[in-house]
Amino acid sequence: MTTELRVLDPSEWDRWYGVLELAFGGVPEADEERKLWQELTEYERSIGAWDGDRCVGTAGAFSFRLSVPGGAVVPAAGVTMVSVAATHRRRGILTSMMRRQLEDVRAGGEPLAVLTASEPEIYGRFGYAVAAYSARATIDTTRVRLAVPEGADEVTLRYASPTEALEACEAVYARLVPGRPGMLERRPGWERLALIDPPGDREGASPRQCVLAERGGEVVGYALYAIKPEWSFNGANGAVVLHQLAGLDPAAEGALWRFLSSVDLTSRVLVHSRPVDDAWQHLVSDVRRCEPTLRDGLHVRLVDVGAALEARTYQAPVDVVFEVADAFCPWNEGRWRLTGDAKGAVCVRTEDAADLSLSVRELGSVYLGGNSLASLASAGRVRELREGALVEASVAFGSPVAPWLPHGF
Ligand SMILES: CC(=O)SCCNC(=O)CCNC(=O)[C@H](O)C(C)(C)COP(=O)(O)OP(=O)(O)OC[C@H]1O[C@@H](n2cnc3c(N)ncnc32)[C@H](O)[C@@H]1OP(=O)(O)O
Repeated sequence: MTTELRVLDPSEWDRWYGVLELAFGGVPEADEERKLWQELTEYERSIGAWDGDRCVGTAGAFSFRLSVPGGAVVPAAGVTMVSVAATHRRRGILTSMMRRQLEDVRAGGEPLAVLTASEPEIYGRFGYAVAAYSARATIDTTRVRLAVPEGADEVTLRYASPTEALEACEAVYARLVPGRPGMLERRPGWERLALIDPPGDREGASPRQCVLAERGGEVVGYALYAIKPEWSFNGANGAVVLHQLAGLDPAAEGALWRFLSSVDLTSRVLVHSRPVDDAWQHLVSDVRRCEPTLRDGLHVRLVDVGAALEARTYQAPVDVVFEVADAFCPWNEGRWRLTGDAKGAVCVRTEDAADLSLSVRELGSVYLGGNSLASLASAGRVRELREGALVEASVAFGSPVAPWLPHGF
């Protein structure tokens, strides 16, 4: 069988997207959601695998800008809509699409590729690694008290329709992007993702509701959530389903958490996909009763090791030589000297002896500061060749704020 890879023609989108839908089980998406994805598709960056006149594989990319430690936003290809028809699986079609895509990303000058994985096991072989995690929790508000940060009483809350509040929420979001690695600068059209709320996806919960936090007439935070009413013989047992929460300062965030944890007729807040260092953990009186769990969030692939390592800053001075292995993108292989600090960095090819030996995946793991080189070394995935280099690099690559991807793509 020969399969041809072609750039997607807009007239083929329905067939192309149909392959993806089928690979994910064949349940059609709601019209509003499908339409948004069609509008957001970057055709020139979307690949179809064709067996004759049959589309049998899909892979797309979005032209994102990703926040990195130090506050810069860096061009990153957001890999998306990946699928291979079950009739053609395990014949190397994904591998050929990933190769073509990474070559295109490199040619386009983006130093990074990022994705969220349907199954984390798929992408390691292509050089991706988990760089940011997300947390979920169920806060039992009948047993857990929430502390209130200073200033929360000066924050006023008001309901707003999610559509009307969108612009104000977006302004808050934009201010938060540089402060946390792993966030995506908003591209036109992407703000509408938060408004996609098909009844079929609500699982008995209300349409999305929005509360704005204001101080002195300025919007300083917002929460987007739904209420899932539940009644038993013993009374009300509803849940607050949190979709988004953002605050410009601790008082704004605290006021929103207090609001969500005290909605009448509810007994819990379902927290999905939040940063692992989220403020609620420090506000609750009993974290064990919140059942926190962790999962992989953003996977990162350094497409151009030198440019990627230069694009972020380092929280302590660092001067190390990495010996990098990268079987899938051999242009990255070899020795790189990274010199940098909190102001900037230079990363160039070198013939000097290596201090640390690793693969491009380990660099992806630690790129946003969500994993440590020392921790990877404890699993045998980083080798220290000069004494002291591991601690030096581990400290330098860290981030005071955990990386986090607020939404999928
Ligand atoms: C970013 C995103 O869009 S994530 C969405 C990914 N898509 C899905 O999960 C939809 C359902 N699954 C699929 O469409 C397909 O099974 C895909 C895309 C995951 C894999 O496509 P294939 O063409 O079968 O992959 P391909 O033949 O290139 O496999 C390459 C290697 O990866 C392995 N592999 C592929 N998929 C998986 C998987 N789901 N779990 C574990 N290993 C996998 C193969 O075994 C093979 O290993 P080998 O090189 O050691 O032999």
